Amino acid sequence: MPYPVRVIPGSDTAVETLGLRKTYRSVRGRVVGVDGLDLRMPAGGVHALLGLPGSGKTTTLRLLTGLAHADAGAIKIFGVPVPDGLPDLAGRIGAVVGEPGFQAGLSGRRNLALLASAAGVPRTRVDEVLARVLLTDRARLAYGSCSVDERRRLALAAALLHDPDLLVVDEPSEGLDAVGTREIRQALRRLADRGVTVLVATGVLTEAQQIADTVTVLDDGRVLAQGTVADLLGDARVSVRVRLDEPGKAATTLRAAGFKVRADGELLHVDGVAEPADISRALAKQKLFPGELAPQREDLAAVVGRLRPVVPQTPKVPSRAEGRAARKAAEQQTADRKKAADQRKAAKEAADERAAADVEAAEKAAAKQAAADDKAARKQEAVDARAARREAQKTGAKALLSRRASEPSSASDGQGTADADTAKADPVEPGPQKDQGPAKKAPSKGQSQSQSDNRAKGSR
Ligand SMILES: Nc1ncnc2c1ncn2[C@@H]1O[C@H](COP(=O)(O)OP(=O)(O)OP(=O)(O)O)[C@@H](O)[C@H]1O
Repeated sequence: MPYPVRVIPGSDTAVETLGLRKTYRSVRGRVVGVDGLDLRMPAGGVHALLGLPGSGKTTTLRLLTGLAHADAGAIKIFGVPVPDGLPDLAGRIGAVVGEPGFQAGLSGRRNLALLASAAGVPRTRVDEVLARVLLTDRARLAYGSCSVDERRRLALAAALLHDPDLLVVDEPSEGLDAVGTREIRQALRRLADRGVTVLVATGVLTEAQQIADTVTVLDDGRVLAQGTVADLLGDARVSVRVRLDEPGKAATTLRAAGFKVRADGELLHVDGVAEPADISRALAKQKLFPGELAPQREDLAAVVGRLRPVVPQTPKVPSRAEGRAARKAAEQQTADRKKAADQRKAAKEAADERAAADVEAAEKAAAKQAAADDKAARKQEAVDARAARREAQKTGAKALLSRRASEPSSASDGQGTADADTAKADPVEPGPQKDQGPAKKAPSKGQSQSQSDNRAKGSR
């Protein structure tokens, strides 16, 4: 909810703001333009609003000139509250913020003449301001075909038409070449010397150093520092650019030795160095030898970095709601961890069970195979045994027949004895093949003996 603009009690400064806040709506939500801006700018001289891009310089100028409205805070210009008192200040403020609403088809001079008559300023004033911005020769050119430099000079001329007490200029040298930059800066400086209070917003450190008397450094929509240029920027701070093979190791070494180091790709910038040789000495202790060691003046980033307060990291005391949320999150984390552990355990048990079942199945299959192999072996043994018996029977019968055939008939006494001996020596039952029948079982010991006896009897 926007706060009402507060009125600052009587003030003799040129510009003063108190707790100025401006936010913008954007697709990313609320964006802070300036946040609690307390500005104090003396009357006279050149004052620079200095800051990195996005620090809130243009927003501040737009709030001061009534181009934007604050959400909160107070503004006074020459003691007059803004925006309510702006009509009273109309003749005292000139501003170059954004493009002037010039007509493209008309010359610069014609556009200025129209503005002058609308503001009740005499036409002679047009030539004066054109001379002041060094544009007299080029003022007949149509505004649409003017260069950036000429347009900026025309905008400045328009802001000067009514001879303001306060001139507000956003980025005076933006888009200008070296000559244009120098001339615009000189013009601003001359105006200040004639008694105009000049406020410039710039992101160029050298611009502030060249033309400003006082400076306000902005950072993230807040005032980081205010004072004279000599106090804030001119205290001969030197930054040393260091180039070497191991920038990471070198940065660590230098920081450990107390240097303020900014890494920039392969380069290091060491800020606030009194004696550059100290850097070489610190690096040499770690056997690091820079290929380049170039002292330079600080840039704006270094200045802002140097001026930023070092905020101590105090532990934040959580609110009740935050505490509850943190506890809930911790409980949820514990529950999640337990659930994951249970799932891992169950998965392991299932895997173990599957492995045990596999082993049992393999053992059963092996046992079955062994039984089958055993049975097959026994069967083969029986077949082999039968074959062996048959072979033995054949051999025994043949031997008997050939012995009988070779014995003389007178020796009939010994025949029975020889037959009996043969039968005894060969326990396998002789006889015709077909009598063997399909018997598969080997005769038992008792059976074999009685059969032998019978055969012996039969032969006798
Ligand atoms: N019209 C806008 N809508 C949304 N955000 C804005 C708008 N104008 C400025 N901002 C945001 O407000 C912040 C301050 O911007 P501002 O233009 O004031 O800074 P600056 O210092 O002038 O920067 P630059 O030098 O780049 O102009 C930035 O984050 C910027 O993106």
